[in-house]
Amino acid sequence: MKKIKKVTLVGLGAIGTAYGSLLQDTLKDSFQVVANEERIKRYKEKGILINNQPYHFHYITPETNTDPADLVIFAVKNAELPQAIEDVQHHVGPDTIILSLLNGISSEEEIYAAFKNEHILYSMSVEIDAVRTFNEVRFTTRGRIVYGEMENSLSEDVLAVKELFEKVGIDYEISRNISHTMWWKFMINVGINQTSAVLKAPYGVFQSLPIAYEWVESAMREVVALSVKAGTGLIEEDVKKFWPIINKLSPEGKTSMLQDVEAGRKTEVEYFAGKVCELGKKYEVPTPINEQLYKMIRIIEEMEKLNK
Ligand SMILES: NC(=O)C1=CN([C@@H]2O[C@H](COP(=O)(O)OP(=O)(O)OC[C@H]3O[C@@H](n4cnc5c(N)ncnc54)[C@H](OP(=O)(O)O)[C@@H]3O)[C@@H](O)[C@H]2O)C=CC1
Ligand SMILES: CC(C)(CO)C(=O)C(=O)O
Repeated sequence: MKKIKKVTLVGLGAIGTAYGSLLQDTLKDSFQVVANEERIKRYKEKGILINNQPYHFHYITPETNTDPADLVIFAVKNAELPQAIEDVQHHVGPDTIILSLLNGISSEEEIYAAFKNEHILYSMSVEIDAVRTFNEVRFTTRGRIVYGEMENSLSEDVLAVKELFEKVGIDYEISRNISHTMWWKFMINVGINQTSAVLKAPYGVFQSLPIAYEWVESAMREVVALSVKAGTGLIEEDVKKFWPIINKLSPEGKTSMLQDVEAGRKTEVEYFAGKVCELGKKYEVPTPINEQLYKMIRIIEEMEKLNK
């Protein structure tokens, strides 16, 4: 059976540190974090605090030659993916398993187009409430990583990742219908990430104000309508299943998109509302709520540039 001994991570932000810290605790130097000189200097000088605990990782620059890893994990933002792909070239071999924890429904295809590697599993991180402020990351729950093969098989790669996750203590779920699960997560991000970014609202606002949560659901329903056309199986009950999840998150917790807006960073709107509007045109499905969300978030991004 395939065994994962050597793991590489690219992207030491909210998601990367949440899982990277567990990998580091068990794998020690067999766990490497790819980062350029400037980032490594910053990480070493300022340190990385995860729930108040300082962490030191084994950093490696993109130029450093090394044997391929058994597993490469991507945890960058969507717009950062092309550079991250270039930066992990030395770490991806023909047998390397790849997990992309990025939100959205396009990163796995982008990675496949670059590496033509047949070991890319579809994956995502769910029910995590990690918040990053500069070099500090805090979370009350790491949630879990849901992953699987497109043809839903319990392949050797799926089992090797399962064994690793059990060894290092990462909660996981193997999806037996990963295209449905990917779209379900996409629907959630389209709903909560975008409305929270526009309203500047942490989860507590949606937990206590029905009018705010209704807006989330109406944006999500446009994804359900697209899913019917795309054949990925979302139904109205999938919308309802998000309520118990959001209710469990810390009221102070913030979506990754709200964190981007507050930090003045570019958001992932192109991969959420942008994608919804693109698919809406393709399938001739009206997407008025996402069209407005797209405009509002793009304006917020442009206003940020004016302030710089
Ligand atoms: N935060 C959350 O709760 C959740 C986020 N997600 C998804 O996970 C993905 C990652 O999000 P999140 O962790 O919040 O993002 P962050 O912005 O917190 O982290 C991304 C990190 O990647 C680093 N990075 C970018 N490019 C490179 C590169 N080429 N080499 C090395 N490091 C790089 C950035 O470094 P630097 O800061 O130096 O640029 C940053 O530390 C996104 O797609 C997001 O939607 C999914 C579930 C929940
Ligand atoms: C589901 C949610 C909102 C939190 O895990 C997320 O994926 C994000 O913040 O990007």
